[in-house]
Amino acid sequence: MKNEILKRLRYSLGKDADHASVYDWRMALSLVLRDHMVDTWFDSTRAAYGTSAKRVYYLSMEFLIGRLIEDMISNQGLETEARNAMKALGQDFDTIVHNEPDAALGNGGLGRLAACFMDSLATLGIPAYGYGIRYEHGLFEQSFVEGEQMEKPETWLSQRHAWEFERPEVQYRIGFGGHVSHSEGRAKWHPGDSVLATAHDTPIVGWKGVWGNTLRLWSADPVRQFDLASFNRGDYLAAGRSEALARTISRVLYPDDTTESGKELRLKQEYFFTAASIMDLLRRFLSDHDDIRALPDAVAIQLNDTHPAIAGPELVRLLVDEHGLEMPEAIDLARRCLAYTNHTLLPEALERWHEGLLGRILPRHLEIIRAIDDSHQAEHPGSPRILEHGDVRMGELAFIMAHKVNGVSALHTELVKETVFADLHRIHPTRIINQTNGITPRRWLYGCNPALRNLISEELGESWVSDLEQLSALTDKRGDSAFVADFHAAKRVNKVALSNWIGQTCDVQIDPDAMFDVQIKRIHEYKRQLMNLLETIALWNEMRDHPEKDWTPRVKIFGGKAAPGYFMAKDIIHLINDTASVINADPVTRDRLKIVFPPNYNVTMAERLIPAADLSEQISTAGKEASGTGNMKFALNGALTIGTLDGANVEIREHVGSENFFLFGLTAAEVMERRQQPGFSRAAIEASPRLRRVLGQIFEGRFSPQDPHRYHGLVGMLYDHDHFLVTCDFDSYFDTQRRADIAFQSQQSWATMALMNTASMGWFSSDRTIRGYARDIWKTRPHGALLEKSA
Ligand SMILES: [N-]=[N+]=N[C@]1([C@H](N)O)O[C@H](CO)[C@@H](O)[C@H](O)[C@H]1O
Repeated sequence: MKNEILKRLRYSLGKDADHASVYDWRMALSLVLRDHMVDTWFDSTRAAYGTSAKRVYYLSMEFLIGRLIEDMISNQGLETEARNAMKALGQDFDTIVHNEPDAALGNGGLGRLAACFMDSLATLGIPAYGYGIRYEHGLFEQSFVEGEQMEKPETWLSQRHAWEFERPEVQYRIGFGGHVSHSEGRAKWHPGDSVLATAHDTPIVGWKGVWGNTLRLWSADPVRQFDLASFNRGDYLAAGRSEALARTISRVLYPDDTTESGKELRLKQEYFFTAASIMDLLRRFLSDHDDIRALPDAVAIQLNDTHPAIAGPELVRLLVDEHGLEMPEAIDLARRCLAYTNHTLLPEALERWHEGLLGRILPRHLEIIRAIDDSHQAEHPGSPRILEHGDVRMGELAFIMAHKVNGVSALHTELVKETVFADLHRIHPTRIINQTNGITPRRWLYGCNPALRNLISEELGESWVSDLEQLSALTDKRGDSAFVADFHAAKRVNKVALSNWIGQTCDVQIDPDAMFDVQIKRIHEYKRQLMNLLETIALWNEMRDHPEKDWTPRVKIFGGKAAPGYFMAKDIIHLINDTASVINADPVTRDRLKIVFPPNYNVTMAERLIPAADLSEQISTAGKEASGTGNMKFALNGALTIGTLDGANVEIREHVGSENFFLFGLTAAEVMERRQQPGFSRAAIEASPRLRRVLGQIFEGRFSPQDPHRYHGLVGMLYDHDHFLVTCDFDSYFDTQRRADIAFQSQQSWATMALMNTASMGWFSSDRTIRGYARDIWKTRPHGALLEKSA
């Protein structure tokens, strides 16, 4: 591999070893790794074509990939070789690997789930394509100025992206606007404007490099590059106008997590990638099929939330307007290909487009949506409509055009049946099923936690990496004090590494033997970072009131971005940083309590923080977090969860055992009930002197002396609009944290509980999740070629 790298350095980077930069070495190594996987990728693609295998198409506006270099190394079993080669070339392997920028093409859980799914689809050898947008700028870069979040454009493409192959020959013209003509019962759309969608392919090779799938991301390019006439007239802006307008479509990811943007450009982005993807999969199907009616046997299309829900009308449009099918048959055929995953119950996240806007941008699609709505109404009179009060409801459209709809955790799926789609569920009682989320163990244990993976592999061998439920064998080690001590030691290795990193990047000194209490996720009121902070201030008060007590030292680690327009979330970030600067400077509690909030939380930072965590904060208001996936990553890496009965926390607690989980708080049903009680938050605050004291301190500006009124709004919200019941769960949360304090003081029993978490998390592998989708929704299975290979 050493010589391969030198060859690539010379002929692809045009550099020799003496003049090579870290970037050059990283690119040379990456191109060599890419060379290694192209054959598998080609073989898999050929095998799938050769047998007309059924293909899965995963349509997602987000793929939160992070860095790919470690995946490309470990999935091909090339780590030792790569490390030795870089060493022989006098380069530090970790420095080279860390030079790759994150591909931050997503906001949070939904985007990361799509990335984990791609790894599992390839590892299981299920022929599949991921379809999305090649955003020029991913999720914004976060920095803090005086504790406030600042956003800068993210620039992952300012450098060459090592893993993709541009496909200029794979290009589709995507129309917008215009009008529809009707003659002899046939309709024809005449777009007023159009852009080109160009494919960029990234090979996704699975564990042990036995199968390769494709992630195809579309970039928007102008139909007409450059307007020479305007240029010659000196109107340079006009000359580049069409190009700029076209590129705007794939320019940047909308930074809203679980909130719809409602912006016209966002609708264009959704239609742009969905239409290109549907045209592309139809071309592939027609390349080895003559009868369009066989489509559902060869194609399974999964909609990752409602963002690609226009896929239904787009497929019907092509089947009717270009393939001549009658509307009813086209609707039925499309439905048999489509399935939809719902990821949230939050009303503000359910996409609704104004009929006027959608009709102007997509006039033919609005006609088809009306036809779909009318045909469903005709079949089920009185059923919910897609078109309502001048809005096109994308959830209803996705539901009605799907043969299967799934929630992402058992509790969430039940709530989907009881709330957002209750009426449609009554009409289609077998359509909604559950597929509890999962995470890839390749990245989220094998890759990010070498200390723990080595300990596990010494014990079990390596087959657990693609069969994670083998971890359950470790439950037998809970009585083995030597093994439990080794398990604890592995955690400590990660905590020391993180302490050093935090010392360097945040200039905060932390004690690796303190409890590392971590809450990392998007900042959102329902995730209740605020309650965590209120508990931290209450603990600080008690430590100051009773310094004589034997307090368990804690480090509170926060990480997460707020959507730029989400002011309450930005206030919460500001308050966390303001509180940190006061508490971290307090000589009384300095060695017992620290708050750390590293800026710009992303996938790579999660891989650094999760292996070092002792306590995982999963404290959302019950009924609000559809699943969560961070919760799974923490438990798999031996952190104990403090959490509510929400989302996948419920199933995690069932698997790890209630004795290995710190449960607190109201249930989803109790939340609904408490909300009906007028003044419930004031009552809760009155009943809690501890909470009242903390709110008083914040209100008086104890943490913002330079701007005492800064948090009047926030405290006022808790008194009168505590929609997420922070006040009602505070005391039980505080008491449960004190239980965790006591538990942590017994190192051996804490390590045993942590071991039981790791050992019991096998079911939460995204391999299990994908097997569920393949069995219950896509009706597909690993490709025969793989079965022959693994036989
Ligand atoms: N959008 N959305 N939904 C989410 C996350 N915010 O991305 O999807 C994630 C993936 O399904 C869930 O784990 C999480 O609970 C849910 O809120």
